[in-house]
Amino acid sequence: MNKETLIGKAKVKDAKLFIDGDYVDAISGETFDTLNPATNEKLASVANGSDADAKRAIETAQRTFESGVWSKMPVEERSNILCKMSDLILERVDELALVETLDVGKPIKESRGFDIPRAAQNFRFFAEMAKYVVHEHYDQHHVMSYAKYAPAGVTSLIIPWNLPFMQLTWKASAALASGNTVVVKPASYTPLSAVMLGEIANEAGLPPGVLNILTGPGSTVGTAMATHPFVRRISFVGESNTGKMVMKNASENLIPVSLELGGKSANIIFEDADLDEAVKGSLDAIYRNQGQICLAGSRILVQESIYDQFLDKFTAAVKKIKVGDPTDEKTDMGALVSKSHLESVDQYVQIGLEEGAKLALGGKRVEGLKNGNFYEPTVLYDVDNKMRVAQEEIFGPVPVIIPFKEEEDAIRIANDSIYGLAGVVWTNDLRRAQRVTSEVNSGLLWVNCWYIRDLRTPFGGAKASGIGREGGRHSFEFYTEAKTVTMKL
Ligand SMILES: NC(=O)c1ccc[n+]([C@@H]2O[C@H](COP(=O)([O-])OP(=O)(O)OC[C@H]3O[C@@H](n4cnc5c(N)ncnc54)[C@H](O)[C@@H]3O)[C@@H](O)[C@H]2O)c1
Ligand SMILES: O=C/C=C/C=C(\O)C(=O)O
Repeated sequence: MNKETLIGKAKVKDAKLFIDGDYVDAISGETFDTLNPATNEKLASVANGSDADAKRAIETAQRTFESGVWSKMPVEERSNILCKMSDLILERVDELALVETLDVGKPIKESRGFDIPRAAQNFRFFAEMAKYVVHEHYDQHHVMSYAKYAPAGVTSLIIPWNLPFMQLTWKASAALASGNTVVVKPASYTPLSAVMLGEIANEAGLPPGVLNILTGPGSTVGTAMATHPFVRRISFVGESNTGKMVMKNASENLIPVSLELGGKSANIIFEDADLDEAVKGSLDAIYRNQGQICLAGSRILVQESIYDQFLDKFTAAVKKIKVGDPTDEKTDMGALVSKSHLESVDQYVQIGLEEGAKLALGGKRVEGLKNGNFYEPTVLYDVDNKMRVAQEEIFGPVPVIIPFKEEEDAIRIANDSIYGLAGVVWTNDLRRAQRVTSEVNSGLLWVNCWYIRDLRTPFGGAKASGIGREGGRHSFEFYTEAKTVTMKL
């Protein structure tokens, strides 16, 4: 059993590795601490896995895969177990939400209202869909061909710290529903909710060895997960530079990769938009989760004719954001994930000011909350898209507001980025919405809304924002190996 400590209302457990259905220490016996971003106090000890632990988990996953206990289980049975995992996540929503909030620093209303319910939805969605995956079948004269989608094998999943449980389950549910065995690594800042998935798996009856959870450094554990010859698929979410390293490592054994990487998405507001709706949506798109969302609308492009009006309304709305204790139901914005990330966000604001951007609000730590990593919701305006603050991912509550004249200027600015993850268009002109979404080179585009998800749709980014798409049938395509059988009759 993992040692428990009571923090607030949450029983926070020391986190061990979860291998072959058991919680175990790292082979070295070493641990590291995970901190509460709101206080920088220790939350729990976490097993510090190494490449030897990764090898052990991957070999377990391989042995389990070969045994057929999961990969050959009838799909209905597999689906039932994954649905049970979904139910158990919902049963434990309060506990999981509190642990996520304590470990990430995010407001409890987000963890309870979005992250954990969405994790349950991930499991139910892929469990149900697995039963309806279409296997192709073609007939010619006296020749029949069909394609089977077989589980690929051991699947490595490497997850970042910003939406830990939601993203882990987004990948794990699809990989498991495809019949694979899984080795997953959460980020070292936020390992606690991931480790709890082991208990849920055992309670739901997932056979031991099907899901294995590793904690430890990306440089060793992550590298082993990308290079071990038993691994047949890697899905990675994180920074673009780490993604490049994962791809390079995976190329050693030609392991297919799915990469969901960084973003600097344009949130474009046209003069014909419903301005109040655009202000509300833009606010959510940059301050939710303290701005630590890959899909954030971090470049706000505003048509010149409504620029001043938008700025007034937007800053007035930002002033109302309540920053504070993430466990308080009324909090809108919590703490950034770490002290070093807080320093990086602050440094970007200073860089922006040196580059000539203007500060409307924020730009400093929150007075009176200096034990935690709290940063004021900030607004940089009169920004030029060439500035570093417009080109680089700040990953914090710092939008840059950029004026534009005509539609083609907005499109040019939106595309002048190494990234291509998302884009948001606020307009009441249907034809304009069509034109702009066609021209902006991003994997995901929202019109008059942001981050509404349909799990059947392809999800992923263009350019430096990633490779491949997951979601619906795209996930099943990635996590399976297509086999074509041609039969002469
Ligand atoms: N496109 C998307 O869907 C998406 C979603 C969420 C986050 N992100 C991006 O993630 C970033 C923030 O997360 P982060 O700081 O945790 O990212 P990160 O790249 O630092 O780390 C991500 C994960 O990779 C591991 N890792 C580190 N080095 C590794 C290596 N050499 N080999 C294998 N794994 C390694 C880390 O331990 C962690 O688990 C932002 O850039 C954000 O945009 C993208
Ligand atoms: O921060 C990045 C958000 C990723 C979101 C998803 O993976 C999703 O909604 O499925």
